[in-house]
Amino acid sequence: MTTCPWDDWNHVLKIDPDKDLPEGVTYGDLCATGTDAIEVGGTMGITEENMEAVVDACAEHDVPLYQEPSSPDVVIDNRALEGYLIPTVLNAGSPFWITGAHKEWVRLDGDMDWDRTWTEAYIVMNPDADVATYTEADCDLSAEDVAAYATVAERMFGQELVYLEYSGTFGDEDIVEAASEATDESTLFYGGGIHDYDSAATMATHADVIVVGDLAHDEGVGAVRETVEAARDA
Ligand SMILES: CC(C)=CCC/C(C)=C/CC/C(C)=C/CC/C(C)=C/COP(=O)(O)OP(=O)(O)O
Ligand SMILES: O=P(O)(O)OC[C@@H](O)CO
Ligand SMILES: [Mg+2]
Repeated sequence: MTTCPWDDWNHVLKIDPDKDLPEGVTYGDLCATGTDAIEVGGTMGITEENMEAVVDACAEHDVPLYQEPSSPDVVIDNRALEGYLIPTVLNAGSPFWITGAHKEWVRLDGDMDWDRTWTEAYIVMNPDADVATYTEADCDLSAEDVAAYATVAERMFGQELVYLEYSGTFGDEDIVEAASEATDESTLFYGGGIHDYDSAATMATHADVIVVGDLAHDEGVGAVRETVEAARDA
C-alpha cells in the first residue's frame, strides 16, 4: 500500500478564502488549533488572489497546507503548499466535474507537479450546498448507493481518499457508517455540519478523518479545538 499524507490524520480544517474570520480570530489562531492539516478551498467566490492571501497568512505557521481548487483556473503555485487535493465528484451531473476539468487542467498546464498532487473522490450529499448546485450532483442516494460509490472509488478507480461531503449540514450517521464499512484500503473523509465535541465524535467513530469548515468562520477557535479533541479521542 502506498503512503499518503493523510495516513495519520484525524482532523482537517477547511478554510474558505471567500469567507471572513470571526472578530479577533487570525489565521495563525486557526493554524494553532491542533488540526492535522489545513485545506484551503470553497465553491463560490474563489480567486487566485483570495487563495494566495490565505495560503500566505497560514504559511509561517507549523501546519501542513493543501489547496483544494474548485476549478483549474484558481490553482496557485505557492511553495508554502504541501500540495494539491483535487476533487472529482463521483455523483456529479456532468462529466466535467468527474474528469473534464481535470483533462483541461492537464492539457493547459503541461508541467504537472504529480509528487504534490492527490485526488479526492467526492460523494456530494447535501442538495442545498453550493457544491451540489455547481456540480449538479445527484444527492438522492441511499446508504447502499453511497456504499457502492465508495467501493467503485476504491476497487475500480483506485482512489485512496473517499470524501463523504455533507457541506453545510450534519450527515446521516447510518450512511457514513455504510461508507465506512465499504471502504477498506481507502481513507474515508467526512465533512459537514460538525459544530462541537459530540458531533465531531459521532462522525469520527465512522470516518477516518473529519473535516471542519464553516465552524471556523462562524464560531472561532475554541469550537474548532473541541472538534480536534473529539477526533483524537475517537
Ligand atoms: C481539475 C481541477 C484543478 C479542479 C476541479 C475540481 C472539481 C471537480 C471541483 C468540483 C467540486 C468542488 C467545488 C470542490 C471544492 C471544495 C468544496 C466541496 C467546498 C465546499 O463547498 P460548499 O460548502 O458547498 O461551498 P461554499 O462554502 O463556498 O458555499
Ligand atoms: O463547512 P462544513 O459544514 O463544516 O463542511 C466541511 C467541509 O466538508 C466542506 O467542504
Ligand atoms: Mg461551505
